[in-house]
Amino acid sequence: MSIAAVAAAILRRRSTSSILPKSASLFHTNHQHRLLSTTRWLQSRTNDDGTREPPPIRVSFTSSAGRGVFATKSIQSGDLIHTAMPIVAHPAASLFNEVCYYCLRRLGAGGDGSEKRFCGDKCEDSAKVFYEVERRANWSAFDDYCIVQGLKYPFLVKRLACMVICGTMSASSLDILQPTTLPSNAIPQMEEEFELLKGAFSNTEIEDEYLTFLTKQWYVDVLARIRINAFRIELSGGSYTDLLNLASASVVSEASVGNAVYMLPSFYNHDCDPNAHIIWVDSVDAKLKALRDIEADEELRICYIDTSMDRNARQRILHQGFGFHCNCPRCKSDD
Ligand SMILES: C[S@@+](CC[C@H](N)C(=O)[O-])C[C@H]1O[C@@H](n2cnc3c(N)ncnc32)[C@H](O)[C@@H]1O
Repeated sequence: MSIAAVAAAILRRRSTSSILPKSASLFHTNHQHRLLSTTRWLQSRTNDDGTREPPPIRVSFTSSAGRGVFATKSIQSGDLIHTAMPIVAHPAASLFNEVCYYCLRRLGAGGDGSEKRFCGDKCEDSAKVFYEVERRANWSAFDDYCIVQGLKYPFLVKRLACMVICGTMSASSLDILQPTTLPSNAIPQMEEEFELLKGAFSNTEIEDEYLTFLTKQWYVDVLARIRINAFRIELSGGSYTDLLNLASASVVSEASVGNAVYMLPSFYNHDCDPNAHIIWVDSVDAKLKALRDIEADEELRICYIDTSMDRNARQRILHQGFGFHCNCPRCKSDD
């Protein structure tokens, strides 16, 4: 699948099932913004001479791991393959007031004592419409429940719901991503989360027509996709040395500033000896970089976990966290 085809699939889904608010001014959307927010995921590369070109990748089927990302031409070790902006992102619960609501950059001291949620005007402008929707609702019961239960992904669903209500995102925007198989004992808890999410919008004067997408099925379907496609965001800042460790979507690291779901990065399969990695420098915008020389048509794979563990530990964590038995060459060779 070419990148353009992925974009077209997203646009097709949007045009058939997106909710287009009609009246209330807060929920007015503008088509240009919607299209921009789709194409912004597919960022081109800027060369040293300032010229731009599409990223050297395509999404195609692999022989044993579903869809994957392949190089369309040779890529050199250390090259930036492409950048990616999130579909949806949310700060870690412990950092709600310490990182930017939109880009997850650390916020500086407020100075005037006022509550600061954005690192600057650009982020505030980008998030304004869904931030307003979020502010109308009463999140205390939902937030408390998630914090007490140690849940992080429902916050991404909360953010996505606000984006759908105001029209900046389609309710089906994650449908193209692979879902995980949910254990049946996970469903009752999700139903409880859903009731709290829906309850947050009561007394908000948001008209019912904007909330029709908000069903239990939608909640469960979205969470099933977020569970295997969300990345923990760990910002490297200026002092970043161990690129490979920070490239993993680690399930144990303490350094996360939040979580996010991306489009193209979600198609990268895992390898315990990866040839590419995903990093974050100072914000939620991701960089995909080559870890070694890559030939045209070679599959690009990143690492989802800490690869210093032995084979059994890696297999166990990948199965528990992502629901698959790793078939990478390193695992096959029993290393
Ligand atoms: C984030 S998705 C990657 C894209 C996915 N292949 C697709 O078609 O959308 C993760 C899923 O890809 C598959 N996968 C990724 N790496 C794999 C590996 N090393 N061995 C087997 N399956 C893998 C598993 O089904 C896993 O749950």
